[in-house]
Amino acid sequence: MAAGVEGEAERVAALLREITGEGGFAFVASAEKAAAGAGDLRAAEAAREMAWEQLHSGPWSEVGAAWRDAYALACLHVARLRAGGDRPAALKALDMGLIMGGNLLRADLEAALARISVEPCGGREEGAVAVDEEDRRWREGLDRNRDIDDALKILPAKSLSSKKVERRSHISLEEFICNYFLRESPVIISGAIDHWPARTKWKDIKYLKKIAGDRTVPVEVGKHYVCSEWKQELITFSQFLERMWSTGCPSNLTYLAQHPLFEQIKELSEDLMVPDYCYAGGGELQSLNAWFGPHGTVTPLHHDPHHNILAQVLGRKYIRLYPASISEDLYPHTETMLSNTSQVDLDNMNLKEFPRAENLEFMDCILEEGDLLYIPPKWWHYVRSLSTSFSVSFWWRAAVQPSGGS
Ligand SMILES: O=C(O)CCC(=O)C(=O)O
Ligand SMILES: [Fe+2]
Repeated sequence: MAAGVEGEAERVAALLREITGEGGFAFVASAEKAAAGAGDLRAAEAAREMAWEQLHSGPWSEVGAAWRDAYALACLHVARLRAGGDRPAALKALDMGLIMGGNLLRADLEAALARISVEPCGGREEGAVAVDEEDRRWREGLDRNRDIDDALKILPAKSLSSKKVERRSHISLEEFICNYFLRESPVIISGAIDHWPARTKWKDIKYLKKIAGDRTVPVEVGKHYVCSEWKQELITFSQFLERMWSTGCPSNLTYLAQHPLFEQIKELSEDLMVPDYCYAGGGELQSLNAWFGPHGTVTPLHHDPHHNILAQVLGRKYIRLYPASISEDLYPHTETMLSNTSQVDLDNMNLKEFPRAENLEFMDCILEEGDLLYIPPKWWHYVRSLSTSFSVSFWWRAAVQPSGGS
């Protein structure tokens, strides 16, 4: 049994038996050295490196599940051997294990995190702004209004057939099902999440920093994910907030996007609740994702396979929706990876190249703080933040599929 690792001896032993093939023997030898006696940190780091290489050896879908668990095991070893002297490195190892590792040792990673998270690192980022100044910038970011006009100006060609998404206040589940879910018709529902602790707690930057400041999170950097200079990085939540204060150019825009943050940081998940509307169709919640960023983040026009309730917890966003039925006129990318994304750039529309995209029927809205937006499956959506914004998406698959759009 790996000494000091909380995983059941048998689970770990079975995992190590599974790690065969190329690189397997060296990994097992290093993992065992890391686990033995006083534990060998260099061996733990070497094992982590070997597993990391395996995770990046081909498309994610082809990475063997055992190597993901092996990566988590190596992260646990590194964290245990680092915990005394280098707490930030230990914390980062555990977060990386949660983000990139498999499920086998998830409970062990969480238990180790719970122990280590008790005292904060406290170290401020180099060049970090003073607490009061940070607070001021945070509030300013949230209150920002002027981009609403800009966004509406940038977005072209007011189509004759454009209309506003219908806005309702806290309707019953029954009404949601009959009038929107079954008809596959978008709707904004206000007043349904006023009771979430997140609505007040997350307004306080000190609270967010206390809970998540030292945690490593994946972020997207660049104008948006279709741009060539776009990249992903892993940084601490505090570093992410620092970038939010510094008013960078669009190529440096940093967006904590489509990340299951609430599975990673359990305390934050206690601040929200799954809206009842997500039980429409008797289905199953597929994923709960955080979308947190400064004003000016753009998620380009795309569609997703699931029903979606997008909850606007902080700030506001401009959202444009096109029905699923007009997909061909939005010129989806042809590569498989981007086939749910339109080639039409709504911020810079090229009508010569994409003539059918002109004058298409769409709906749009400004999603205000405290609103929920229902986006039916396969509906195209473009999203631009108009202030610092924190949204949470709830995707679910219905057991009963609606019969068709209205
Ligand atoms: O808020 C965003 O930037 C995009 C949200 C989105 O695409 C979704 O919830 O599916
Ligand atoms: Fe989406």
